[in-house]
Amino acid sequence: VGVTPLHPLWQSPLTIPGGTRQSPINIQWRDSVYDPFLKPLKISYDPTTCLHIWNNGYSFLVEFDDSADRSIIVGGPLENQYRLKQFHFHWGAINEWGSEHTVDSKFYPAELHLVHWNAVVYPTFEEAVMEGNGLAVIGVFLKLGAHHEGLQMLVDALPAIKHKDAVIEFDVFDPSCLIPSCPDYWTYAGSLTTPPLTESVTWIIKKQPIEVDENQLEAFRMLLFTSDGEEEKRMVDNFRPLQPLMNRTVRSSFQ
Ligand SMILES: NS(=O)(=O)c1ccc2oc(=S)[nH]c2c1
Ligand SMILES: [Zn+2]
Repeated sequence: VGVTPLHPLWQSPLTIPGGTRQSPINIQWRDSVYDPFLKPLKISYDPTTCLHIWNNGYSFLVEFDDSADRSIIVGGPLENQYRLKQFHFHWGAINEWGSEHTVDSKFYPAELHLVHWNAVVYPTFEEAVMEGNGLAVIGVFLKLGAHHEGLQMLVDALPAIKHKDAVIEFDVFDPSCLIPSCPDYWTYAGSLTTPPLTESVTWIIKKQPIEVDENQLEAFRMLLFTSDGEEEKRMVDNFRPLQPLMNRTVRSSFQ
């Protein structure tokens, strides 16, 4: 048996020993199974729950006040409603790759993750992270194309959070402007794609990408993994390698 490779970014194994539902995965369109019982996903975000935007040394995150059910998703494959906690992105050094999930082995230049937790069943996000039905993450692919007005508000804030641990206040932002209008999605049982890599995520991957322009992708790439004063390392290629599908089926909400 080979030695589990260590990924330079996290100094932790790439796959969880004994992991059976790791993320990300390749979504083979023809192998996904249409499930007519999947409901439409209902998204209701309150833009005033937006708190701040910060560089956590791996991505940049926009965090929300999740102390009440003010920004939630319900329906889709979910048994309960889930509260929005944060959203963040993964991207590449060049446009040929950057997303975490792939569709028919195609990479997109970036991928948005909107992270929600099951506050109906669990008292805190930290506890939900450890439970099989604890989290629901909406994945949205970004493709190179037209300028994205809604994204530009985030892009304008990035120079202020260039370094690890930089944070600025972000008063009002409605993340639904980043979610494509087409209701179609794939869903499967998976994990966090960064440590602790726990198998607690119901993934909801939107079929339709959003379009962003080259300048907006370049703005992501000017962020740094490193703190102010350290030798600069550009924040790029912050995506986990694909993980084995193992005994899982990807369901689609569309035929
Ligand atoms: N990249 S991701 O799987 O969406 C994701 C979402 C939430 C997380 O919280 C911790 S801690 N690590 C996380 C990774
Ligand atoms: Zn992510």
